[in-house]
Amino acid sequence: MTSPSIAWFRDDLRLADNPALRAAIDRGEPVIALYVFDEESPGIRAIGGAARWWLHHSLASLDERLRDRGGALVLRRGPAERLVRETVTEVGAGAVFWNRRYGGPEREVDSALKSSLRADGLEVASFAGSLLHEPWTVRTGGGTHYSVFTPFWRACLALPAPRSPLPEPRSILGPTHMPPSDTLDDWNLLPTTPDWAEGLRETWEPGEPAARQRLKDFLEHDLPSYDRARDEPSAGATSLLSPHLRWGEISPFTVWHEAVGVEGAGGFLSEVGWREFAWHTLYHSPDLASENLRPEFDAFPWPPLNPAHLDAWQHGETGVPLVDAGMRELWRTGYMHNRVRMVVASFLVKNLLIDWRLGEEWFWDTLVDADEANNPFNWQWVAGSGADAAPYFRVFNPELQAKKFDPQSLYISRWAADAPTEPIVDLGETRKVALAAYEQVKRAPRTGRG
Ligand SMILES: Cc1cc2nc3c(=O)[nH]c(=O)nc-3n(C[C@H](O)[C@H](O)[C@H](O)COP(=O)(O)OP(=O)(O)OC[C@H]3O[C@@H](n4cnc5c(N)ncnc54)[C@H](O)[C@@H]3O)c2cc1C
Repeated sequence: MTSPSIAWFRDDLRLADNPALRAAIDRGEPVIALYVFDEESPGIRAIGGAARWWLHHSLASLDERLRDRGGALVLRRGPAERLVRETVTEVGAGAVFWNRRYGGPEREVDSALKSSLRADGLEVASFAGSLLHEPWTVRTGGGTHYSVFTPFWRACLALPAPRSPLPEPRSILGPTHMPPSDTLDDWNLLPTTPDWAEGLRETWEPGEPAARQRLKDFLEHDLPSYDRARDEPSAGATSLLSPHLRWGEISPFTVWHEAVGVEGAGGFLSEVGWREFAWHTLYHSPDLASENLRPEFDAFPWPPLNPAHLDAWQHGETGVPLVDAGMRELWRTGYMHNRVRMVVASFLVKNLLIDWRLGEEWFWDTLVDADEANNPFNWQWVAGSGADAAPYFRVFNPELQAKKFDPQSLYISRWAADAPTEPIVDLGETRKVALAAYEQVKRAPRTGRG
């Protein structure tokens, strides 16, 4: 009588450097690879449209790779705690393994399952697969967590080096009888009426092999110009690894070890460090997407929402060329260059005086790399309410930013050649209004939430 091992896949849709999968294989019993599409557990944030598109293709790729090695993916949709337990019973599993998640609601699901499965006598183990350093291991001298990036990253670099990535399994012992599985099509993750995903299909190839290739190409061709050109949206100098990292198609350990020995990789790796910092911040402040990290920003006097302004911003119709180019790139491809993300976010929050949470929600729905930590963390960074945030008075001027980072208008003419040219607001006037509103924040009590 066998007692299969369940490798529960979550934001780690890969075979290489997947410690949970490795543990399941090493246990020597048949392996059930399980993915649960959970939008029902309390507090879990349903993923956005672009993310659903990515997830569909990434799961299809993972299933194919598992099948090539003798396994297959079992798909279930619903609350994870119930479905994992049901799967355990159905297959008579003796062990469940997973790589850790760091969002608050996810941690609650995982720890409840860990306790109940262990109480039933199962072997259960969780592993570090998504972050280079576990959030509870990076501590200030006083035992607290860091709220400023530079000392945080210095502390990370002083820790023992991240572990080496694990090799990809060559074969997987599947069960004799596969338990029933949903099909991906059952989940309707792809847009149909209308099918707006053409630009995503043109731009991206989800899945682990494409992620590995992207890292290789970046290190070979783009890394030398990264520090110089990473802020120029038309230069193609950044790695474009963010959706692959978001879905765990490649692990940060693999990225780290392949890049760390390459000359000039420090700047790139410190961006990977910002990803760590955002996730550690979420771990310590699970309400990152809804609450200002700095509570004094609760006093910010947001004016009543102007829906026409929000709509113009979302659809790249503001008449401000760099903003419209960015928002159109996002709509078409599910991605926007980092410099432009900062500019469009600053424009929304400080020129249109629209609450950062509405911008965060739009990005959540439209970005293929949208994740629970990086998205709200960066919105709060731009809004001034976040950890180690840009000072509020630093209002990005989209015209000066365009002159500096897109001097030949290559990016603007690619994405916003036919955009309106009359700005919907006066940049100088709205900046003054925003700075005046900020006076109320300055008068509010300053105590940290994070
Ligand atoms: C308002 C706003 C919202 C954002 N939302 C997200 C999001 O939902 N998901 C997301 O992955 N990134 C987000 N970012 C961060 C950043 O814009 C993207 O990670 C980056 O543009 C991805 O491109 P790349 O992979 O070519 O980056 P590279 O420059 O090649 O960087 C390598 C990796 O480092 C990480 N990284 C880079 N910059 C940051 C950063 N500022 N914060 C955290 N991690 C970073 C990413 O994982 C990235 O893939 C946001 C930034 C802003 C200003």
